[in-house]
Amino acid sequence: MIGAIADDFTGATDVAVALRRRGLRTLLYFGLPPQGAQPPEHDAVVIALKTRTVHKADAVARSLRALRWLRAHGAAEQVYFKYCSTFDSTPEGNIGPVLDALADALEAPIVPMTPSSPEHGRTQYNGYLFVGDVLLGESHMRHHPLTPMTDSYLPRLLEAQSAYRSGVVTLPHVRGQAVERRLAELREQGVRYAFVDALAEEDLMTAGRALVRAPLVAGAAGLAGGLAAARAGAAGQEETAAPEPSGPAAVLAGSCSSRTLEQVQVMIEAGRPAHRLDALTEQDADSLARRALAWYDALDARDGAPLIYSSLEPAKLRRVQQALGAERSAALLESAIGRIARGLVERGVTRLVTAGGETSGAVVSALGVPGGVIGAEAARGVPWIFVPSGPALLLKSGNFGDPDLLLEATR
Ligand SMILES: Nc1ncnc2c1ncn2[C@@H]1O[C@H](COP(=O)(O)OP(=O)(O)OP(=O)(O)O)[C@@H](O)[C@H]1O
Ligand SMILES: O=C(O)[C@@H](O)C(=O)CO
Repeated sequence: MIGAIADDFTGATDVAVALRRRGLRTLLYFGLPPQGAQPPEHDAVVIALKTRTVHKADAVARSLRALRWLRAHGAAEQVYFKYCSTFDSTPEGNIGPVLDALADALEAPIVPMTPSSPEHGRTQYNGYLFVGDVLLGESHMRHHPLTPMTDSYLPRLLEAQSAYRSGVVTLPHVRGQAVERRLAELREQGVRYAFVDALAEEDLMTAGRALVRAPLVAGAAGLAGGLAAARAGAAGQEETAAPEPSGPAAVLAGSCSSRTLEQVQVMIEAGRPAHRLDALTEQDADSLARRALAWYDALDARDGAPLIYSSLEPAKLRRVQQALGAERSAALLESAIGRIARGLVERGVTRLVTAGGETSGAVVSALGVPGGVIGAEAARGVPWIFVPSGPALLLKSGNFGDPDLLLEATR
């Protein structure tokens, strides 16, 4: 049984659908599962945490609690720590501190990992992470509001956050079926974290087959898919038909990633009602939320599903952050968006689309949703989540989906 711990909510849905696609019956929990939960039959459990940008001691404590739950429920035969395919982390962590704690707790001698996710244009070569055809540190990720990424060499990024050394399993090792041999070599050299090069899905499948017995593996959803395929049978199983939701829809966008900015623009250009949350003019979450909900109440349903967003392009974002501080402005907007989500659900919204991992975490927490069942994918890695009571949720990673995803998902 695979037990996955994800450091944000969109990442959790991404890894849950990667496991499910390969035929593993996968449960998704937002936060620690409720006491006394009687889970249905399953092959994998994903616990979504919001630990990417919290204080590192808090991130470690929450991740260890999730590990204890997985162990107590027989779901820790192999643990997968899901971090972002763009290695989103602050200089303090939290990928390193969380991995150190999980690796120690599981007594994992070496932890193989890769953020490579070729289907989303993330690839790892010689330990360097590429986003499309540029290095991570030269990609749009250098402008991220909370986790700007300016370096691209993964071992250096992780060593700066961790007590242990990092190394690389290069592409010739992967393609020469020598992953296990290379891991043994790295172990002898005192390396604990091994970044596995992968340029294509097939590399992740090869790595997955070589790593099925590793107690702790980490990375983006791609390698989890490789492990799931190795468990489910060589080519994996075809996914079963998944349900699609219906009813009144709304989009809440807090991601400032370049793809979300395009998706927001497409919605606006299509004539959808759009309301921007302006942290500079209103610095109180309750007032921001009340104003947005009053705007929503005045809408004509015939205009289509609305968009409420705080997403800003880098130069404007910098101005807000300089005026209010990055953490404070993010917390203000996340709190406002959480309140707005509650208000929209009270007003009958049954399909809620959120853009951004932190933003999605804020919405799910505000709605008090314990977890859900994975439905159809609106885009690769972006499935609808059906929750026990409440709206169907589409938690979209900042950079995922075609430019018309937000528009099309809310038709
Ligand atoms: N106008 C703004 N000013 C300051 N901060 C903002 C603004 N709009 C959004 N933010 C903050 O930026 C952060 C964006 O992070 P979020 O995780 O939601 O998106 P993302 O990183 O693009 O998505 P993902 O993690 O899925 O890749 C949030 O904390 C959000 O509140
Ligand atoms: O890996 C990714 O890019 C996403 O699943 C993610 O973590 C978004 O926050």
